[in-house]
Amino acid sequence: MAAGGARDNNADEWLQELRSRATRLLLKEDWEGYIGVCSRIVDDAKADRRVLCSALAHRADARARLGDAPGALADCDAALAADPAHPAALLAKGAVLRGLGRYVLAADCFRAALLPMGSGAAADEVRELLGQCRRLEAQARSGAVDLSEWVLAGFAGKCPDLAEHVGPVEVRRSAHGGRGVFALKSVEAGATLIIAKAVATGRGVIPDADNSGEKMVVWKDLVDKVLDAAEKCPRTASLIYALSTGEEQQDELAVPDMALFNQQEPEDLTLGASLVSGARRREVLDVDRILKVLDVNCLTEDAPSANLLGNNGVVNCGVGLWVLPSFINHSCHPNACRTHVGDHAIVHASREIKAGEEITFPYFDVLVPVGKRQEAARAWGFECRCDRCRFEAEDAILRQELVRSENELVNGGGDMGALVVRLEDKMRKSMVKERRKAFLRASFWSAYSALFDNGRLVRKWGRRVPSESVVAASIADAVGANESVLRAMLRGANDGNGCGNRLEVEDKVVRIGRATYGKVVKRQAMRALFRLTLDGDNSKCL
Ligand SMILES: C[S@@+](CC[C@H](N)C(=O)[O-])C[C@H]1O[C@@H](n2cnc3c(N)ncnc32)[C@H](O)[C@@H]1O
Repeated sequence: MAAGGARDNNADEWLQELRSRATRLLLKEDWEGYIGVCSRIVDDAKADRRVLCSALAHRADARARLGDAPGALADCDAALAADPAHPAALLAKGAVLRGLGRYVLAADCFRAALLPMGSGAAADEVRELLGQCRRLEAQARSGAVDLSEWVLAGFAGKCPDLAEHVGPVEVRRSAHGGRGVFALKSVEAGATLIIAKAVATGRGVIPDADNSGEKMVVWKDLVDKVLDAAEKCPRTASLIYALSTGEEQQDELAVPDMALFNQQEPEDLTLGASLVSGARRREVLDVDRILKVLDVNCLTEDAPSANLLGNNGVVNCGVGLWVLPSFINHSCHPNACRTHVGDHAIVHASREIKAGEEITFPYFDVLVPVGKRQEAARAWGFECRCDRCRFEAEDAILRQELVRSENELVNGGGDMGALVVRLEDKMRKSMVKERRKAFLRASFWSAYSALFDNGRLVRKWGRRVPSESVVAASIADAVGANESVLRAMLRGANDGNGCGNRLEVEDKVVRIGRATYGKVVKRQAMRALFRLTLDGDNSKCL
């Protein structure tokens, strides 16, 4: 009896010592160390269900913090097998499932954890989590996002949490080569098409844009995080392997089943299989292939049209991998653009899209002449053969004028009003149709902008140049809206120099605003965005 008592005392002391060690590691946020100590408690406490379950729940929490969702879920399930009502295990499992976008399952866990809680601050917190799950679940289904409060609060605090959403789109074989994303129904400008959470992002503050050393640090950080995510989760690895390495024959690229991107709830049978097996067996990664995939598919957060909402605090260099948006091809007259909010990329229509049309966004600035765009496309490893490029590179009548204007732009310095007037005259004489006119105005946008920025030049050329808002509206219709075009539209409307009466102009401004930022804010917040757009110099820190 005495020997047994001494052994119990020793065991208690040993457990106490492990707990103190765990607390010290917790305070230091040394999660690896904390997991190690929790594992020793789990090994030693097999007979004591209470100690075992709480050590498993704590280890789950630490694993989730390190991005090991499968490991965390396995721990929660082990704890709940021993005690199905264990509150900490239910809360930890709810948090992991919420992070995985399994809102219905997460809500079930939070509801079960709430049962014995009654009232009080802790119960209120769990109720708040339940409410978040309901809101995110509804948003995942509808794609409806409302960032108004955040925008009106001056982007203060954490950016709003979003759920992933797959709108009316499908991956199919594309005429551009390989696969592309297509609209399944007609949508208006501003409609949300996809909301995707990054597999990982790399971010940094780079004072000097030419500093390639600092950019490499951000890139390396991204690569490490992507490899880590793929290693921990077989589903993530299989999503990455579905992307192009840039080395395949275009017609060899398999078209993925859309079910791969839709996380079905609650009857998603793959959840247990893919996640739990990952906890036991880490993936053996094809690192070389993943590096090639990253080269071809990574997107930057400074996408045209994403400067305001997408400016993640003080970060000015953000790069990441968003899987479904990576299937979207480039066009020089794109119909979609993306906005980045936290780790989520929202892809929305930047002009009207018809059912069956391919969805495209710009990989680079498309408000430049064809020569510059072709250079940028080559840097991406492809020849752009979109209608706009073909028209601008091949039109026999306009070609000479375009080459001359492009040279003048490159050399700079001249009277940009003269260039614009010559181009407008040539287009009028050659009876260039509205859409093609808009293509050319977009190509020489910097000349138009320089002219509109200079009151003296505007007065000099008077009625021989179209108004700023007429040019902006035509570009927005043909090439899609973006912040630079919106700014011109707003300036034109403020000067009373709009295209149409006051109401028509206001309506156009709101339409182009929605097409630029997506339908993510209500009118009042849209006005706040307009003010920022007007002041904006694209390097604004919000
Ligand atoms: C991010 S991926 C887009 C999805 C890709 N088409 C696929 O099947 O996986 C980028 C690659 O798609 C191809 N691509 C994108 N836009 C293109 C275009 N307008 N013309 C030709 N190829 C394009 C290029 O090979 C480019 O490197």
